[in-house]
Amino acid sequence: MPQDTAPESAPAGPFSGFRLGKSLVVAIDGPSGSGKSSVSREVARRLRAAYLDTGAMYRAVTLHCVAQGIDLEDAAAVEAAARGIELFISTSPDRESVTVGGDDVTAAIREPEVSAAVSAVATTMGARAELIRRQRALIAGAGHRIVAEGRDITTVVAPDAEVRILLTATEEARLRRRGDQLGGTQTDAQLKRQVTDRDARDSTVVDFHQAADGVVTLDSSDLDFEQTVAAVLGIVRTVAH
Ligand SMILES: Nc1ncnc2c1ncn2[C@@H]1O[C@H](COP(=O)(O)OP(=O)(O)OP(=O)(O)O)[C@@H](O)[C@H]1O
Ligand SMILES: Nc1ccn([C@H]2C[C@H](O)[C@@H](COP(=O)(O)O)O2)c(=O)n1
Repeated sequence: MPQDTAPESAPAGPFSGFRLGKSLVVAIDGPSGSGKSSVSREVARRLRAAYLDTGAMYRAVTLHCVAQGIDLEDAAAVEAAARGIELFISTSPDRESVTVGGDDVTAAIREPEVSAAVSAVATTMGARAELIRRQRALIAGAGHRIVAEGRDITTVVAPDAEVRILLTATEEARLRRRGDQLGGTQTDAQLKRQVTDRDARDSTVVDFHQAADGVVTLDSSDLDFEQTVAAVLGIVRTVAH
């Protein structure tokens, strides 16, 4: 699977001790709106590491199924779609790009219709197995120097990661953040469907509310974005050195 990774020429940051050779997989899980994607991308930049948004892969399979007229409740068909999909995802933290069959779906996978449907794919175990296999290959392809985030990275995809973090925030904070992110366009009921209800369905197949043994919990409810990035980098410094 093709990919593009963090440029060799990125400026040196405060983590040059991690720079070369040594494996540094930072696995970050958490519920919707906890800040996984935005925080992980920025942490990857500062570590000069690659970045993998595994949720984007579930979204791409969902969009593909809908476009192909595949019934999302037909587990065998969804699994076959996940196995057959020609999926490319950029692992550069500076370039957000997802293509399916060569078509750019970077924006389309963020549409509300995909957010509403994606749990059907995420709860299809055969599709999960295939995407987990691809995620492990992407992590290896990035030279095991990567920040990977999702729901099961600390427990299933990369349980041996050097750093494993569960990024949490109260439901109130997560709903507020998602509302702000969407420019105040969503009603309370719409936000609840996109955050709380989706988490409830997703958590029937994977636990991203309780930290597994050895996973560090970071509660960002009372932290702003920059403080959360700094806290993650502090955990990396403590755990991986
Ligand atoms: N500590 C923070 N304080 C305030 N806002 C934050 C914080 N962390 C992230 N945000 C903002 O909250 C919004 C949601 O963050 P993000 O999309 O990264 O969450 P997520 O956990 O990846 O959600 P999902 O799993 O649903 O994709 C973004 O606008 C982000 O900038
Ligand atoms: N490792 C993962 C990543 C994501 N999912 C599911 C859960 C979400 O409903 C969906 C989209 O993720 P998001 O872009 O909102 O982070 O994919 C999962 O089950 N496991």
